[in-house]
Amino acid sequence: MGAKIFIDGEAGTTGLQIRDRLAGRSDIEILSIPQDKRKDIDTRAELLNAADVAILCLPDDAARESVSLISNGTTRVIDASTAYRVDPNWVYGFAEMDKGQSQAIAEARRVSNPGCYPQGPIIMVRPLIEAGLLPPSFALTVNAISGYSGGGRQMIAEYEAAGDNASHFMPYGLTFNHKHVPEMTAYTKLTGAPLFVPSVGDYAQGMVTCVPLQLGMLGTVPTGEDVHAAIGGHLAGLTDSFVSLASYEALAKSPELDPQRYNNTNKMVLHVFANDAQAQVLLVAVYDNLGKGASGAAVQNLNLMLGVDVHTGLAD
Ligand SMILES: NC(=O)C1=CN([C@@H]2O[C@H](COP(=O)(O)OP(=O)(O)OC[C@H]3O[C@@H](n4cnc5c(N)ncnc54)[C@H](OP(=O)(O)O)[C@@H]3O)[C@@H](O)[C@H]2O)C=CC1
Ligand SMILES: CC(=O)N[C@@H](CCC(=O)OP(=O)(O)O)C(=O)O
Repeated sequence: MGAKIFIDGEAGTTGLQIRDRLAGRSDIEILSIPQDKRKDIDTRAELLNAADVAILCLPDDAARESVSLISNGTTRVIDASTAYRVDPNWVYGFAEMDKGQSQAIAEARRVSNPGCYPQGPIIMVRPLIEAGLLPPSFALTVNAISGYSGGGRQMIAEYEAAGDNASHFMPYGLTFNHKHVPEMTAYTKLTGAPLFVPSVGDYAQGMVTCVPLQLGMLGTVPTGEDVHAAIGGHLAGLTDSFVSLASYEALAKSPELDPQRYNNTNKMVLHVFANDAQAQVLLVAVYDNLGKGASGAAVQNLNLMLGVDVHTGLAD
């Protein structure tokens, strides 16, 4: 018998994607909930407690409720929501964030799957702060675009209904307290919140996160190559990483930054661009908000927790 997996919220955008990725795996038995019982608390409680691993693909409040329904002391949890991402009792499920993170995830009973937007900024900025190239107090900005599937079933329905009338590019979160800011701040190791401007585009899936760095005010100004080397050094220390770094692109003209480029994979590709004379660097991460940003990361975490090859079930 395979490990018993219950996906609470299996009919939603992230839940369906995880189901697809796990289909056909002989090491896993999916505990499925009848459609008419998917919000029934007793049926959910029964399946949550019967599972070896429960993957929660629910709004935050429902995810908290699911966790409270687990009474057996054995069911392990991967939560895709924002509910526990900066909770010290949970392990942050971004394996490439740190050398020891895969091991911490493999051993954890409670894993919070990372937010889609924060993953790019975290993996690009954290190594710079750790290397002393940026101070933790740096006034960071993050600009990003996501496909509309990032907004779940409701936003998908809205964009599909709008057709040609849908907005092509829409910045949002303009009070700058988007739900991803706490985890972005904590895991980049910044002391203050970055100014985060997300936007949604008129396409379904895929994202680009950009971190522009104005470095002129620093006492010691790192070059673009210094920045590239620090990020590359961090990635080189990882095993089983799905994140790669493109070659250094000073003053580049036409790189491959299409947000849809890595759709349906678990890949993330990082780029560093620079103009050293102006002390300016731009960090860019390209990945799939539904892949590495959500369901891919969840399956990566599940594989680590089950002790199977981390690439199993992932198109990388
Ligand atoms: N889409 C994305 O790119 C990403 C999403 N996430 C996170 O993953 C989680 C799921 O998001 P997503 O899949 O996009 O959202 P969806 O809205 O597509 O899916 C959520 C699912 O949960 C169901 N649901 C809601 N309340 C309950 C409940 N009380 N009991 C059982 N089921 C319930 C919904 O049913 P119904 O529709 O009938 O209400 C729906 O099927 C969220 O926390 C989201 O923030 C994380 C990273 C990226
Ligand atoms: C385009 C869009 O609306 N994106 C979502 C983020 C995706 C998401 O649901 O993120 P987490 O569950 O990982 O926090 C938003 O900004 O709320």
